[in-house]
Amino acid sequence: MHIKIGTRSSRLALWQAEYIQELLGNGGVSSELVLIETKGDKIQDRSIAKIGSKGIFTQELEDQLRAGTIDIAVHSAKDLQSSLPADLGIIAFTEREQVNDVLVSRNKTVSLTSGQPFVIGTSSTRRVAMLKHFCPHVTTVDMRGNLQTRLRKLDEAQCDALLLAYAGVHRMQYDDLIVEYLPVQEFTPAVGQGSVAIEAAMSLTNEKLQTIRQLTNHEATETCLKAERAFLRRLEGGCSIPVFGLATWAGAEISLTGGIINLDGNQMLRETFTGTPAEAEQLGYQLAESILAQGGDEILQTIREKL
Ligand SMILES: NCc1[nH]cc(CCC(=O)O)c1CC(=O)O
Repeated sequence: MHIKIGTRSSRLALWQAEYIQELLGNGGVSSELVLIETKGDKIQDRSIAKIGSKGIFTQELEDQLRAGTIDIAVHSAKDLQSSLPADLGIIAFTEREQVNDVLVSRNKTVSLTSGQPFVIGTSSTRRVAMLKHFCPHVTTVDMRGNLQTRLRKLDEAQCDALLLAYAGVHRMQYDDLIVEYLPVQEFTPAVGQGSVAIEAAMSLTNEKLQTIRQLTNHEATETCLKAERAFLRRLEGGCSIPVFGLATWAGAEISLTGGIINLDGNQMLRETFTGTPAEAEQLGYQLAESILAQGGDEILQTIREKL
């Protein structure tokens, strides 16, 4: 068996694709990488929230899945739309890395808890809104681009620090630049953060599908992400909406915490639901209904008008 793996060509995307290649190789399955450029890679000068169209990092990969020129496409789970077209599906989620966000800086004295004002580069609406909520003394500047581009902007002093997912920073081996680990109880991460997702077309042979799943899928992560993604799907939130969600599996129970925050950061709704792993998706829908009923629907509507 030989698998063609479609991937974007940023360093993080390549790390993820090579990780999948390694997991397949451990099971004796050979594979090759097919590098694919997406609209999101071409447009670097506008924020993703402003480009607005869903799937800007996925469309070209999905075209090739359908055409059969690649067997699977590899993505950061958090960058995947919450609902996929009927002829495509996610066939595996890899074991999740530490899920929290981290503050990255060349200046070791920078700290969110110090109360000192400084400037953070980020283009994530969730991070901007949460910083306004928890750390009103810091200011943010919009900063797009891959990790290497952002670090260059940091070095050019366009900001004092970056707020990033630990997973990406660690995978790119920038751990020595981490100056603070943010607690997930406050800065709840984006849905899917830290896991790598494998997407395939329904036309993939069952033999390939089962082999790939067996070698790459992590059941606990998959179950947690089912809960988180059901929550996001019900809110119809793409990656540019400040929705957050994190499920954990402990003992016989799944616990899903999630919510929404408005762009000004002065209204945050967050709640936790627990249930059995078999109820993962239901938990996501229940949480979404509850958040919407508490005023989440109005927050969402206002956000959609502004973006
Ligand atoms: N939106 C970009 C993106 N997609 C995945 C990661 C990090 C790795 C991950 O969470 O899987 C990042 C960078 C970041 O948010 O810091």
